[in-house]
Amino acid sequence: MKIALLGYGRMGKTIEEIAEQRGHEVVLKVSDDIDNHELDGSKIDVAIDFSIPKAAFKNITTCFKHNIPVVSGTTGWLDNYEKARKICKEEDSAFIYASNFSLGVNVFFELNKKLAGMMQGLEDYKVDIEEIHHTQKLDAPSGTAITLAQQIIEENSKLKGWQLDDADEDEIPIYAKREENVPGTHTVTYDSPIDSIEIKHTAKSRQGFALGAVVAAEYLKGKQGIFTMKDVLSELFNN
Ligand SMILES: NC(=O)C1=CN([C@@H]2O[C@H](COP(=O)(O)OP(=O)(O)OC[C@H]3O[C@@H](n4cnc5c(N)ncnc54)[C@H](OP(=O)(O)O)[C@@H]3O)[C@@H](O)[C@H]2O)C=CC1
Ligand SMILES: O=C(O)C1=N[C@H](C(=O)O)C[C@H](O)C1
Repeated sequence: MKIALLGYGRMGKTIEEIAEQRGHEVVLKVSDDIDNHELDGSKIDVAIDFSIPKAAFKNITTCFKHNIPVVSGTTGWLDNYEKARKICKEEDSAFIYASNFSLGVNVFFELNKKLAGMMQGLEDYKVDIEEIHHTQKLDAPSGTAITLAQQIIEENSKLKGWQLDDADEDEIPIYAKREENVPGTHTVTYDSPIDSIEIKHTAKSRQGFALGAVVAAEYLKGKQGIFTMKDVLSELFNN
């Protein structure tokens, strides 16, 4: 597969490593305005975007307009997600966005949904989310933490939203901490006066995120439409 990397930072470099190990070729690396680069859909099978929040939407939609499917892991741009989906459909392209591509976190997402469903009637427990990342992270809270919060809200009609730090009774507080060299740690805690229940995912490196993104690109090649990591993993599990 011929891959274009949109964003050649911590994740872009890790993805390059894993993609080449899996026999793919990185044919383009973009670290500035995508308009500075020639995009030839006949020479690029998939673009993988791990750039910055303010560039992701333009990167993704420009690729759609050049008939290049996109796997995007960039977080902090989701206010434009629906617009990106619309353009993908208009251009008959293909798209996967995931706040977290790692297999372990996608298992954690399923665990989170299940636990949220079990806890919804237990009103003595108050839920919160903590995420810890490296000090270079531009956005807060993490996209993964937002996904976790959205999953809990879908399972609990008494919860209406989430807030960074202090939250109202009907909101989930998300605490975002920044520490040197932390790839990504997420903890969901249900706390009551009697006891506390928590589930936690700790990434040890960026390998899991990068492998998941490359596997998603392999899944997306040659397809049309909008998919999720759930589609990718169901194909993986069914094989
Ligand atoms: N979904 C997932 O599984 C994961 C998602 N992420 C997300 O991926 C994103 C990138 O993370 P990370 O690699 O650590 O960040 P980095 O800052 O290391 O890399 C981002 C890169 O994007 C470059 N860049 C700046 N402007 C543009 C542009 N217009 N087009 C393309 N690239 C550009 C930056 O260049 P310069 O430094 O010169 O500005 C930088 O090299 C973040 O949003 C993060 O949250 C991270 C890990 C996993
Ligand atoms: O910026 C990071 O590093 C990460 N960002 C993603 C997020 O915002 O959830 C995924 C992972 O936690 C690492």
